Amino acid sequence: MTKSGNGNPKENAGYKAAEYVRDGMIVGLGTGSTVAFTMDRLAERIKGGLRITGVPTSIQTAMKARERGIPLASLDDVSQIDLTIDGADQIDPSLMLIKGRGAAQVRERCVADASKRLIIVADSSKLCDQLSGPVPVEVIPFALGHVTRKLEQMGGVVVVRDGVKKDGPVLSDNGNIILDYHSGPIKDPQALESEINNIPGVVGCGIMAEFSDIMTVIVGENDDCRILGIKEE
Ligand SMILES: O=C(CO)[C@H](O)[C@H](O)COP(=O)(O)O
Repeated sequence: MTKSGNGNPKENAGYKAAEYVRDGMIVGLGTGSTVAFTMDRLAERIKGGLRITGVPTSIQTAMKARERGIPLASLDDVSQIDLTIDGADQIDPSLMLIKGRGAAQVRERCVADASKRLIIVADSSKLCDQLSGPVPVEVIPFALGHVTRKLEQMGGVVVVRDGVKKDGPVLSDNGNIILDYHSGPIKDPQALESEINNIPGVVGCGIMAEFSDIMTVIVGENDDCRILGIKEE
């Protein structure tokens, strides 16, 4: 456990992750409210002389980074990312994840895949014994009906995600539709990830089962953080 103690688990996790960022690093910037705390801390450190380049995983994160004065590059501009800090919606004991409540899982996967190391920041409500979904699935609009039928044939329930601030479906930053696939408890996350991602018309789902070997999870509690996975800084 590491003491920080401000009573906000997401803030504790987000702030702790910023300590792993070193001068000169290219840093993948994930999406969500927990990573926003990391960006707050990075902005403070940049004012104190830290030099980094951020690679944002969403338009929302790019906007937040610019507001905070964090220099940015696109994924096209970098050959490798030193460290990515991102959030998650569910984390199982083998550090397999479900991501994508922010509809950013496709870009998040690209940035994670380009990274030497991945830090996941979350509060303890995200830890679970078994992943259970819903699994966000980004689908090209042309294939909406096809993908929906395929997922239903796999036995789950498909819900087109509605916009909170707009009428109609949520569109991802890539202009695609987001479905939430309610699968129930997921016995084999890797198998389900492959099965969903192999449906023609699917751009990417939110199960991320393949990053545990480069991953550290920082779990924020009220007064401290727990570190799971790779420990060295
Ligand atoms: O996967 C994500 C966005 O696509 C987020 O990282 C995830 O939803 C966690 O968000 P928060 O930190 O706000 O709980």
